Amino acid sequence: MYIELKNINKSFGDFKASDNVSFGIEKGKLIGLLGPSGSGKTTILRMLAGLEKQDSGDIIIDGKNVNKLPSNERGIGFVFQSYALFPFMTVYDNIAYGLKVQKKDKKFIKQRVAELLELVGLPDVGKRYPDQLSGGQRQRIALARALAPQPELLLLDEPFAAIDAKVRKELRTWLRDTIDKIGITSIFVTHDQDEAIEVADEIVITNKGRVEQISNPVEIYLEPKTPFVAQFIGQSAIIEDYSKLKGFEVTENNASAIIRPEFIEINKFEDSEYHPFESSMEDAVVEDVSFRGNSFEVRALIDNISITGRYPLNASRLKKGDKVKVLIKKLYTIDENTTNILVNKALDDSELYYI
Ligand SMILES: Nc1ncnc2c1ncn2[C@@H]1O[C@H](COP(=O)(O)OP(=O)(O)OP(=O)(O)O)[C@@H](O)[C@H]1O
Repeated sequence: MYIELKNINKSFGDFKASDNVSFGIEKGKLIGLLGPSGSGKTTILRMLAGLEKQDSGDIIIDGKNVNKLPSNERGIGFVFQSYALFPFMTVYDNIAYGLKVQKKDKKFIKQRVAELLELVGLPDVGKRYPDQLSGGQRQRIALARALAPQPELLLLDEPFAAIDAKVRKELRTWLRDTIDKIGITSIFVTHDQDEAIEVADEIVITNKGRVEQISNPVEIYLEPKTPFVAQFIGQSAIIEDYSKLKGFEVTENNASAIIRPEFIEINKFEDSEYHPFESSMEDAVVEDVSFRGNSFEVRALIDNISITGRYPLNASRLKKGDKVKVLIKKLYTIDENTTNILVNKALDDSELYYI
């Protein structure tokens, strides 16, 4: 592993911001640190960068323990959420700043700045000041500035949080491509799961200072290892007692479960229609319908259990108060520390249905 955090603990007074955090990163990978606000993501970045000192535990970069190494000797580039550019310096001088500190010669600096402006796709803005750039352009320049001294590790703390949704999406793709081009090991902090899923090779999920799971985005989604991850990822409905649902038997002490929109099928049958699993469906009443571009999102009540699912555009329209039939194909059971997938018994026993 290129970067290793081993049993890191950090408290601020009584508050434990990092609770025995351990994970490793392979060289050249882009890691997403994803978790709710206050879960300790920024604290991890700051300790890696040497801006904060852990109470215990080790940070290893490229086989070397950096616990005692000051921030400026760790070979790390930083991009923050707020525009960290110096407002009174031109773009050129902003990018050149780290190189001047390193006392590189003028010719080298000129060439390196031109190269970086080209890399971030803004070759002609060198003479401008930061306030003459859009928010997205400023963050591109912030990345160029962080990369100028050729760091070994790039840390990005919610770099696109202050940028509007459409540009943010473009910047994500751009960032992924740019990082791939230079092959730098990077850690990206976000609380936006779409952003993490789109950008990261691997995602580290944080909660209350602890690491809940480290996996690639697909695994995080399909195989959540803890109840927290199962709830946090995707649009999940939490059910207190799934024993009341058709097709599920409670197998553990706890009867709570999580249902994701893609686990259910919402049907509105005309009298004559036949569906092989109709007898395994729950009766529900539509509470809310919202258009989501390629489908409708429908919230419905099964007794007093609220679930959310998708409904195709080409099916007959649904509205609040409509009676529907809901097939729950599977759910995640949640016990104290684990989650398991439970498939509806009717579907599991049948050869007709592919989940
Ligand atoms: N210097 C500090 N002094 C006291 N408490 C701090 C300090 N730095 C962080 N904390 C606390 O530690 C907790 C974790 O903060 P951190 O910034 O790491 O979380 P985060 O997951 O990055 O959150 P966000 O997404 O809101 O930035 C928070 O409750 C925060 O208030």
